[in-house]
Amino acid sequence: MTRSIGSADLAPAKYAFEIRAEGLEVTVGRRRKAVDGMDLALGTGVHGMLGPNGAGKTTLIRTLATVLHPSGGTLELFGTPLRALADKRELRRRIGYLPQEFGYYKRFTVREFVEYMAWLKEVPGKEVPGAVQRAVERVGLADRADHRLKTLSGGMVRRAGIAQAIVNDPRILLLDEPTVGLDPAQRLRFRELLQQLGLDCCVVVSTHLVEDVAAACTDVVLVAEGRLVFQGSPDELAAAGGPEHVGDSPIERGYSALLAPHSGDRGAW
Ligand SMILES: Nc1ncnc2c1ncn2[C@@H]1O[C@H](COP(=O)(O)OP(=O)(O)OP(=O)(O)O)[C@@H](O)[C@H]1O
Repeated sequence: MTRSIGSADLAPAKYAFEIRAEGLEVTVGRRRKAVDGMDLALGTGVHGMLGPNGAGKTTLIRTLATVLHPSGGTLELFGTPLRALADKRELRRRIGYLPQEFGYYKRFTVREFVEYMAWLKEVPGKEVPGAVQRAVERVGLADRADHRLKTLSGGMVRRAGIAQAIVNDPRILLLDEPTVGLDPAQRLRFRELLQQLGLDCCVVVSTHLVEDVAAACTDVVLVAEGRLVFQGSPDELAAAGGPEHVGDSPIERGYSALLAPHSGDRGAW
């Protein structure tokens, strides 16, 4: 893979972790703390974020993408503390983000869509065609690059979404439920892509698919009630469970064991 070199790459890295949060709080709606005292330190690698519905995963990812602003605690991206009035443009150039639901013009072709996002990310003009072609190839859409998005399947549109998230060669890549709508073969390809990306990027993937985490992640981040419950390798997560815990695989049993104290009154669901 070729990567364009910018001033940020040449500057000495003064940070140990691309993402670091202490006591992070994010308020949504009127007063709901969807993230409520989160401590997090994430460096290069693939971090799989797991947690039950409503745990705060999307809110956290939107905050890391600088879309939402923290209401308490501290958040550092690339060693830079995020402040309310800070210019976020420089940070956003180095971040890739695939939201759970993303908007696009259906009449755009895949190439036009990814080009447009490259332009928003301020990729230098002369680098755009090559960057777009690489991103589209990496998600296996080269033969559809000039097809309009409205003619593609849901899984292909999601792959176009992944292409726009990586077009600027981000150093932090945030993917919210990226495998929704992908068929089993595409999911296997996607896991390989994640592993490649994680070699020189801090990738955070929110998912409900425990098997994706086991297969493609170097690190698991388990979130419940807006807080970090566990961080460790997939093997360490698996080791937390036993035969008495619910699940079809060791890693699912580990997940159930660690979440049991946080299951509240959700009952059978
Ligand atoms: N704009 C909002 N207004 C009010 N409450 C919100 C808002 N956004 C999120 N919430 C609440 O905050 C909590 C965390 O939501 P979030 O979407 O971050 O969870 P999640 O872990 O991504 O869930 P899921 O796995 O279902 O996608 C939930 O209880 C949700 O209802």
